[in-house]
Amino acid sequence: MSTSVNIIVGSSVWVEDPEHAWIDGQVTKITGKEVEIETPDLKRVVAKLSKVYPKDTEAPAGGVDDMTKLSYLHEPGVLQNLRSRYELNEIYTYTGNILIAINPFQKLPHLYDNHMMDEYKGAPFGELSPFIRAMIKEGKSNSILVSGESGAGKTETTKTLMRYLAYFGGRKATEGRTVEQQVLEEIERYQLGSPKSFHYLNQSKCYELVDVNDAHEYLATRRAMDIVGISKEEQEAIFRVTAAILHLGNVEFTKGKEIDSSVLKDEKAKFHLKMTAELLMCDSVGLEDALLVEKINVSIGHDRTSKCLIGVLDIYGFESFKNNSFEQFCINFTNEKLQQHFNQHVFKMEQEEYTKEAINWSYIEFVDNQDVLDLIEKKPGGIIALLDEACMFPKSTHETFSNKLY
Ligand SMILES: Nc1ncnc2c1ncn2[C@@H]1O[C@H](COP(=O)(O)OP(=O)(O)OP(=O)(O)O)[C@@H](O)[C@H]1O
Repeated sequence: MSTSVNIIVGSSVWVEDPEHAWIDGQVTKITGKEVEIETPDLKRVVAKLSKVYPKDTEAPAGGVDDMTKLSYLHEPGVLQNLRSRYELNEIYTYTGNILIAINPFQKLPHLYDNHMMDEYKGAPFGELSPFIRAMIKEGKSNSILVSGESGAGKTETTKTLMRYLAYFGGRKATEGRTVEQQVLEEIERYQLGSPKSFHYLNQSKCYELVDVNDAHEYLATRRAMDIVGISKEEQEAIFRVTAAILHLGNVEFTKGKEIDSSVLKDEKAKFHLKMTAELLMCDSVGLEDALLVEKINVSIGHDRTSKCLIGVLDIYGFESFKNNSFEQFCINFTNEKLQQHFNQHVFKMEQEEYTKEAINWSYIEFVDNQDVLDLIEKKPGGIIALLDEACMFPKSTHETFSNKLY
């Protein structure tokens, strides 16, 4: 991205830095297409004039809540704004009607409590977010797409969204249905010991997170189940199945006397198998029918006759491992497609808005990933088309295919 602003000696600017991504400084000299910058710690940096970006010295210290309010919408400006807000635990920032969330890696309860939800619920009509306004006024359905890299916080954000939608359109919890007295910790009933003793829980060797109290999370889940109207019996079934899966993970087999046979490894394996069987003493088909989706739809006020709806999509995030499977390739491709959609949507829409309001603007450049998309999806030479073609031939011709690819 760049904005055409005159950079002169004395200008405050941003310049790329291998360690910190961007550092700021003041221009001390311009020679042809090169510029010399002095940073606050008196370091001198030389860069191409085309690679330095103006810094808004009057930007508020705490950042702005909507990036369209920034004087310069370039990468360092955007990152600096997000950083200033993040330092104040302000993890949400608008860019027009897109909301950027930055993973706080810690609980920020004040952001999600009932008081905050009430503030949004009671917001005057004009201040409601655009998608809700369109829904109420024009009867339009809506989709909320939650995207970002793996670990960016999509699932947590989706949970927050669902909690808000449930609060906004949901039912009140039934009186006297708290669970605290019944909980202590059920651990015994399901024969659950420490997480360290369960194969499915001990792989990461991480059993505790700072600021996360598992007992509290468990109670919160139980309470949430109460609120959405999942009965005690159904909750019991859910936890029996969960516990059964944990026990099942500890059932180990070893080679039997007969060829190709196997037997339970030891007494421990027998115990876990017995527990699994005990816990699963229920009609699995009936249980599946009773599980979650239907209950949640009812509780968040899902009305089958409604002409409009809000869809929330939580997708897998972009990741790049040393070796990437075909599945990861598809995930990354989807994320590239979304990035393209985002670019088109944000920049085109913003620029149309500027034109409409007769605001003097300069064209915003952005990294266009169309080449990547073409490489993957273009016909006939794209990777997917080549894969398709290769799949139609017998195995021996696969070598020809890999030659074509590389
Ligand atoms: N709003 C938040 N508040 C507190 N912690 C968060 C928040 N968002 C994310 N986290 C932390 O970051 C971790 C990863 O987040 P999350 O599972 O939502 O990522 P994701 O984008 O869905 O990843 P993936 O694409 O791999 O599924 C969470 O387990 C949690 O510890």
